[in-house]
Amino acid sequence: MEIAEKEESFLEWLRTKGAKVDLIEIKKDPNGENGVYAKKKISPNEVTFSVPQELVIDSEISRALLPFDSMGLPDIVAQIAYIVHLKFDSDKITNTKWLPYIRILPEKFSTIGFFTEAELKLLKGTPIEQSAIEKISLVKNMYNQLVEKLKQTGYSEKEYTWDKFLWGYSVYASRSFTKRLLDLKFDGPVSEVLVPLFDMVNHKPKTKVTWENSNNNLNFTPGTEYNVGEEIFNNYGPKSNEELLMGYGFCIENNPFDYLRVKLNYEKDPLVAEKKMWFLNEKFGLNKLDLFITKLESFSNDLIFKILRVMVMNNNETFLCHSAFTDLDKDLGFISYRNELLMINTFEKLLYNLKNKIEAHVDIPDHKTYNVVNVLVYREDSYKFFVLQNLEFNSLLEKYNICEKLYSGGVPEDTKDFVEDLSTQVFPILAKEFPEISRINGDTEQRLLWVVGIFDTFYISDEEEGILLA
Ligand SMILES: C[S@@+](CC[C@H](N)C(=O)[O-])C[C@H]1O[C@@H](n2cnc3c(N)ncnc32)[C@H](O)[C@@H]1O
Repeated sequence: MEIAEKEESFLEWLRTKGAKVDLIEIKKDPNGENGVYAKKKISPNEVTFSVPQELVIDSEISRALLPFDSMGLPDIVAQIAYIVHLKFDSDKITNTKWLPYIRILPEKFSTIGFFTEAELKLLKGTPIEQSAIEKISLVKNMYNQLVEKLKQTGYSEKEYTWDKFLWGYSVYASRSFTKRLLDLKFDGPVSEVLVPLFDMVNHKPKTKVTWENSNNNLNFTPGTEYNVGEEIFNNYGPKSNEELLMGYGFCIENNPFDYLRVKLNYEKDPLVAEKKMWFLNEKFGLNKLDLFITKLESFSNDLIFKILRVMVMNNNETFLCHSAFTDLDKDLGFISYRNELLMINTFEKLLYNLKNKIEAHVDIPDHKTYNVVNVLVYREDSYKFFVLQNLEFNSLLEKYNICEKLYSGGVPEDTKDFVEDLSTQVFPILAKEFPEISRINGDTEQRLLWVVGIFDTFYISDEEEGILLA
């Protein structure tokens, strides 16, 4: 079957099932990717196409129609097995209602699982290097569960080779939607669904689009106007290049949602159990304990600073800040100078490590495949992003220098001079940068006592300093 024929029979199939597809057509771009284009002028907020709910492939359908009993397998493994069954057993099951949909699914993907050795090497030094290994082992683990199940049920393993499973996995990684996005009333566990045609629309960041479920039809309604021949876009969410490359196999130059990911190692911290508990509570709402993100926001408000403040807390500080974690309205801002300085030093070291890694030398192949081009965009953008963040960080450091001097100088012998210096030089600056100082009642001497008290209370030992970034 010719490509154009596949697309036409897919649209025809949708029409006969009651879908509304009169305003659109499917076309291929130079990379061979399908996309949805306006066949007629489309006004903002006009339902551009709709797909009957009965064409959605979810976990219940997958389990019910699989040729073996999938009980005990996670939903997603059963769903991948079913899509593989539809694709590779389709000669035997030409009566499946999804055949035209299966025929139009890509044969190959550009996601990490399909990278060649040379392409994988290009990820060296980037956070994806490790994530790619983890992702592939996660998919292998899913595959092993399936193989085990097939053995138990006596069903032929030949129908489900690793290559076929990887194909099915990539269909879900790059084309599925969470059920709740399509059905806001759905309150079951997180579950993925495949929605023919909806999954043919390419991504453009910040695109306005509405999906709604009305009378058992899923409607796709853009928030902007499209002229005849223009490509219609979907919005996969505020995804960074790292997420796009890992999940979908493409990158966007100057992606507005890019971030740098840093990995913190605090397993050796004696307070790790308590800190983990805090990170998981609503205050941080983190679901992963070791990966943190800096977004393109002002550093000072950034979540990473709050996280780092906790990371570098010592025993006294965790004790004193306990209420900040139980009281969700309290902001986890400044804790102490000791904490603040260590936090900023730790952050500096993290940036430094990251810079060294991003600058690592890689051999760029002469033949620049689609995947190579994507990884190069990812590397280049990570570097640009790093430089930008580093500049912002350096200006922030100036604010902290004053504290550092004060802290490292300790309390001088001649307290009188020191108090004098504090009141004329240091406090006005500190008060501007750290308003909490001015809230301390009393004269300069009392303030001094407070500062000294803080330093003494929160004194950190050399051993403690060495725990982070081990
Ligand atoms: C949900 S599908 C969209 C339809 C797909 N192009 C097709 O041929 O069926 C997602 C895939 O489309 C491609 N894609 C989507 N948006 C893209 C973009 N902005 N740039 C490059 N590729 C994109 C990627 O291959 C991605 O894995």
